[in-house]
Amino acid sequence: MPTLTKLYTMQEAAQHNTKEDCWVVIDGKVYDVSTYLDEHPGGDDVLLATTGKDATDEFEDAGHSKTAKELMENFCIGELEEMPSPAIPELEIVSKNRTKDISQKLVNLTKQYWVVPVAVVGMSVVTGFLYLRRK
Ligand code: HEM
Repeated sequence: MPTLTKLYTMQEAAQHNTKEDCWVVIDGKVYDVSTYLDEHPGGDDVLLATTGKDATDEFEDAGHSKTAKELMENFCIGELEEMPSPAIPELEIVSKNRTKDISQKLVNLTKQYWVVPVAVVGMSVVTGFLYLRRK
């Protein structure tokens, strides 16, 4: 039978940051450790210090035993909700910059090669002048 997993945002989990009401997020799962704070061998302060952020690294760094990992399942209340990827806004910024780059390059080229159109116009004027004089 499928089980329903409750989803929480990090913002929601971060609000539970007191000794009476403490949630920690480890490896995408949300744990309510309020009743375990006083019993935690690592102390309650370390747990309270990790509220509002992903505590996976801190949990792994402490080198928890298999028993600790089994015990933590008792406190699991749900999972962390995936946030939408920021990839699309980033792409927009890149494309805007690219358009800017191209127009800037055109301006630079025009500045660099202004002699070419001036020479063409000059030669046309001289040719026209000579042509008219021959008539
Ligand atoms: C539901 C979450 C957690 C449970 C059930 C839990 C449980 C335990 C247990 C049973 C121990 C004793 C050693 C062992 O068996 O590995 C322990 C030690 C420890 N824990 Fe946790 N822990 C949790 C989360 C955390 C987090 C998030 C941190 C770090 C921010 C942390 C830091 C520590 C430290 C530093 C020790 C070592 C204490 C010592 O050896 O002096 N724990 N924990």
